[in-house]
Amino acid sequence: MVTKLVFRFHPPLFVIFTANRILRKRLLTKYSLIRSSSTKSSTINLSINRDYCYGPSLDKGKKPYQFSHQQDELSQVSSVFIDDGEEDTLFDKERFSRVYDIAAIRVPAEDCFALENQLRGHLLNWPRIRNIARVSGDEMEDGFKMMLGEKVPEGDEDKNFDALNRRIYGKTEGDGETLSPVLYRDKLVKSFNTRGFVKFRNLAKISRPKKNKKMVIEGDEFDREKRIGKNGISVVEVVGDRDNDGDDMTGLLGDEFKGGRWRGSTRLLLLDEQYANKDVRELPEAIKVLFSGDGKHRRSCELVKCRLTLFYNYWQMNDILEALLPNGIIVPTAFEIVGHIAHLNLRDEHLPYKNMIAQVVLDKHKPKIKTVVNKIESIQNDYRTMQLEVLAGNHSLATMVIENGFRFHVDIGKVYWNSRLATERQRLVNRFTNADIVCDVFSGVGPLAIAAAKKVKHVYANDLNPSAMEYLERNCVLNKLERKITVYNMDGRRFIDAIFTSQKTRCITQVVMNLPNDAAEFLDAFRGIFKNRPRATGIPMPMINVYGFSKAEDPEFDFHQRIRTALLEFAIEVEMHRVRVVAPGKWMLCASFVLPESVAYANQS
Ligand SMILES: C[S@@+](CC[C@H](N)C(=O)[O-])C[C@H]1O[C@@H](n2cnc3c(N)ncnc32)[C@H](O)[C@@H]1O
Repeated sequence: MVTKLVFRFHPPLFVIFTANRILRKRLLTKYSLIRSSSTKSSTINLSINRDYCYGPSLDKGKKPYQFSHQQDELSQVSSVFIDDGEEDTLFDKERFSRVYDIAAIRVPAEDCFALENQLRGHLLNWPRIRNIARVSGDEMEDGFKMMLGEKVPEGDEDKNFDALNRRIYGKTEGDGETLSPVLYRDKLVKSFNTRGFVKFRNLAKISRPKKNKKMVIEGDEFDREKRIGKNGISVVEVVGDRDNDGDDMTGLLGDEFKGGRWRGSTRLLLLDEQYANKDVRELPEAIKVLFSGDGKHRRSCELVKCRLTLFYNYWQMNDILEALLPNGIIVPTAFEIVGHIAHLNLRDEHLPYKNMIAQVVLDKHKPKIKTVVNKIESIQNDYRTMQLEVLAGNHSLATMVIENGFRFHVDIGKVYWNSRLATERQRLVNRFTNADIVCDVFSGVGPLAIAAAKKVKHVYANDLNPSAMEYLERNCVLNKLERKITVYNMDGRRFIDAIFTSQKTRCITQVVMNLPNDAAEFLDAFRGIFKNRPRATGIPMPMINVYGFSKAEDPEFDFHQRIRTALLEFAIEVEMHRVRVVAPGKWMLCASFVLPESVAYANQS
């Protein structure tokens, strides 16, 4: 019997191509299995119903604004952008706003946490959305609440306001004579201080102009600021609120659930999305009890309809890129971070959308990331620097990196830097002792040399790239290690010869050679380095730590062969360590071995 799996999507769920999307849908979707008996072969229809997708998604919810242009499909946005360097022209961020209808219970602020515990399991459980929301304009000072009183007998509501008016203005409507200007000013002095109202701080806030915020009052821009709110992630509004929309929630709750309005600060407890638009009778007992006759919270809880709007800032980088990139293009998710710079390695298929991708990376990693770059070509030059193109943010490629507690200034346009080697550098430093004298032949800006200098007696660091040397000198000072590092700027082979033959330098015990493409070929420089010294002096042989790449089936064997060939010595005991895979089937290795005496004292180079 053949078993066939058929996915059937209910409209309007559209077909999703990328691996990411399929995976996400799988996680979020409930499957219903229907076994079809009509055919000979047994067919299982996996029916995916969009209504069951839990959690926020760009496919769910309503768009709050109607766009004037017809290219409304998010996947088409990419083809209409104009890159003039302004971030907002790349794509319209408003297109990522989504509105969701949800139900909430409006509760007295002081009961909110107790009720949150009580309703656990029935509250909204969406990532980055708090299930307690404040009701704008519903905050009340304690003093004010006391004056109003909690329970107002029917028909007496105005009495409390009269009392309040008398306290503030000395009189209320129909109280006879107005106060004399002197008395009135005296009253004001008691009610105000230099910052505004003494008793009603919120009123004072409203009447005072905002301190540092630029007031954008023209048209749409003002509206947007107001809408998006402080965090720019989400906003909750009560719809059909009693103040705007009639007297009570009878329609929603039914007559038996009619309750009095709480006088004081309130909070919204957002209910799980499945309870949106439900009548109170359809809610679980744990919620219903709040509105029933004997409930402790009777008359102080209200069921309200809410609109939860999620903005561009809410969505994760993947959500946005999935929506922006055409179907079938894999969403780029990984990039390297060097200080404030995000370093992308985009595939050819991404290049038409590179600015848009970079903008999303920048937006989603602010403020840590300030610049987004893409590698233009693979590393080919001697200094191992990369050709980079700045795609978004500021154009500075000089940054500061913190690695294993040390600080490094680097300009990734001028010098080599690879954060992925941090663990390997630490591994090597852990093998050094405080008696070691280290020689770093290809030191770059000094990530290993500086970390080693903290531990060992002295470090001799060298690099061919003059910019790398400049940065290394700076970094020595930055880490207060300038007295323990001597810096050289010469070719590696000449440096090995100079450092081992000089009478001034100390006796080297550890050599590091991190130039994986070519370092093994520099090993011949060690042949005969001690040939002018008598063997009897008993100089300890240095430990050589050399890096290399290998694509061979047995990378260790392959690299060992290269080392033997370069040293012209076949009896070398080498300890191999696989550092990382740098490309499919290509390993970076570190070989550590004690330089054989036969090589160091050889007569011929
Ligand atoms: C792979 S990088 C390693 C830098 C450093 N060890 C690190 O981990 O960041 C290799 C370095 O070797 C330097 N280099 C390349 N050819 C060289 C040569 N012939 N002599 C000395 N240094 C060289 C490059 O400028 C580069 O900084």
